[in-house]
Amino acid sequence: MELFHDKEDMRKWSRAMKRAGKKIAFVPTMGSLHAGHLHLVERAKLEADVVVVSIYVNPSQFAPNEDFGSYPRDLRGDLDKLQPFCVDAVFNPYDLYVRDAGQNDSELSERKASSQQKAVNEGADDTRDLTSKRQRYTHEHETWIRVEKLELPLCGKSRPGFFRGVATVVTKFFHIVEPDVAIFGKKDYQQWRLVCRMVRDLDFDIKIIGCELIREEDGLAMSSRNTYLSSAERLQALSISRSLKKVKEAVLNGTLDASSLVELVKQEIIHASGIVDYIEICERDSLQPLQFINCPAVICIAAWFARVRLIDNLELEPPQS
Ligand SMILES: Nc1ncnc2c1ncn2[C@@H]1O[C@H](COP(=O)(O)OP(=O)(O)OP(=O)(O)O)[C@@H](O)[C@H]1O
Ligand SMILES: CC(C)(CO)[C@@H](O)C(=O)[O-]
Ligand code: BAL
Repeated sequence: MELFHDKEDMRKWSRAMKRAGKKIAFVPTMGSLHAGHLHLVERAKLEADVVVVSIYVNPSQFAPNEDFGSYPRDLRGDLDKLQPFCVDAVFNPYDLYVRDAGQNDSELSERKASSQQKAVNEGADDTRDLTSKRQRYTHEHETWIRVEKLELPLCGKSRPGFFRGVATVVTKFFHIVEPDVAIFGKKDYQQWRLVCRMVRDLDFDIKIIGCELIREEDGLAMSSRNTYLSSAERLQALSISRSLKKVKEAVLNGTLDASSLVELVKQEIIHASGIVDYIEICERDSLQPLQFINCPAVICIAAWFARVRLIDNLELEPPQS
């Protein structure tokens, strides 16, 4: 398995693969890998000849009050988890917002050397490094991708700037890795939809695949942030998936008005001491709110359990007529 910290090395490798006639599948992640991510890797292997996984905690998608500094980072553990899956390359840039044009060569090579060393000593990020990473993207970067309507509802309301950061970094990855196929999880439903729309609108020649949401045995949607939960909070958080099961049954039994279904979820979460961020039933492509389930829909949820914000969703089918 190749490990690249430098974007030029990553691009060179991808182009060599292309020249050799290989199809490239790409799985972007923020690391701290779990079985949900590995499921995406398995899917990627079915789609292409070689698989690239990126591991990068992207500073531009975090608001200043969010968990960029404390987000779990474990490069060595992640590489161990990927090894059995015969992933071909891992792209772990130290910083994708460093301005590397128009500088003198010695400053550039010094930055590259220091960034590679830091990435190798993963975990060595200190507060000063993280603060400077956050500042660099605000000071050294001024070009952003916005998916203007899809970025607004749901997570976009409570995390302003989040989808701008995601769309921009995914675009950067697409230009660096140059994949034929890219795999995203439906756990981050709005993110997946937004990337599909961006690829369509900007004519990227990349096939986007959305993979099913993977759950723990007890129903909790797998997520790197689950590690923040205490065991008591984790039990409370099960109220989300429990409520989704109830929604599924209610729809099968003919309850189709969104407000009743939303109320059902809300009560379950509040009863478990969770704080609801949003619960919405939306049309699947546009993510516009629906009053009734009269077309393929999705119920999307975000809720806080203590300091941890979790998201989950379930696709809902309208009744057969
Ligand atoms: N449970 C899951 N099922 C399917 N895909 C998932 C799951 N968890 C994460 N993914 C997908 O893995 C990719 C990388 O996600 P990321 O590294 O942010 O992990 P995460 O578990 O979603 O982390 P976080 O807790 O920060 O939301 C995304 O496409 C995401 O949708
Ligand atoms: C797509 C992504 C890797 C962009 O940073 C991130 O938002 C994620 O892990 O879902
Ligand atoms: N899984 C999406 C990345 C984030 O929440 O920051």
